[in-house]
Amino acid sequence: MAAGSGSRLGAAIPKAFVPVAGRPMIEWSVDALRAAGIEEIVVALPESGAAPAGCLGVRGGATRSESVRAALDAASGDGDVVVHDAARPLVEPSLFVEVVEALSAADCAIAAARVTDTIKEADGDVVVATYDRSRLWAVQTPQAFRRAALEAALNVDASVLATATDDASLVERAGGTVRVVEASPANFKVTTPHDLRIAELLLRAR
Ligand SMILES: Nc1ccn([C@@H]2O[C@H](COP(=O)(O)OP(=O)(O)OP(=O)(O)O)[C@@H](O)[C@H]2O)c(=O)n1
Ligand SMILES: C[C@](O)(CO)[C@H](O)COP(=O)(O)O
Repeated sequence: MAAGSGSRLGAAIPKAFVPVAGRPMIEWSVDALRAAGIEEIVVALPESGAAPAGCLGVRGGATRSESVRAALDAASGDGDVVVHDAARPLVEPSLFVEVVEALSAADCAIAAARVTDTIKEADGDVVVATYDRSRLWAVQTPQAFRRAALEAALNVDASVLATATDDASLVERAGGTVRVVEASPANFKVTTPHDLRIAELLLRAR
């Protein structure tokens, strides 16, 4: 998924094409997908971007779910599908393999890191709940799906799709089984300028 503008990053070009450690951000994820042996790579693109060599590019949509739908429609075959954010350039190839393997007992398997902060819910600035973090996960991509499960999950009202911040939540909503694969917090999403500085340092150190 590379079709987002990156409004929170605030760069002059779409986030997936912002240089990180000397290369467009998306190239790091494409390398990892190839190293993991993923057979076909479809990239949901913004208006102004081109797909990396060897990848099929499709125009993404205004929302994440629309971009996923466009890429899925362009992907051939009926095999398992992995969705990944171009905004996670630190992903390790082994994580793609792990989420696909976890599909043997699920409709969907998601990478996620254990929550290390205490998480509270507030109404305005008044705390109304404190959660048991031993049961909480900070969700990432890659997320692997049985193709039919993702297709069915995306076949819902546009208003539901517009508010889904990840694709696995649509499978949950449809009653499918979603399994967690523990991942490193190093697979963070580049969202802010601070994230970009950290990604730059870590990728240059590789
Ligand atoms: N319509 C969209 C929105 C997001 N994405 C992709 O989904 C990933 C995660 O989204 P996020 O980090 O929120 O990216 P942006 O939407 O670009 O960021 P922002 O919300 O700050 O504008 C990114 O790789 C982004 O390119 C996409 O393909 N299509
Ligand atoms: C799918 C995702 O990467 C899981 O963490 C994330 O929700 C997508 O990014 P956004 O910032 O919510 O658009």
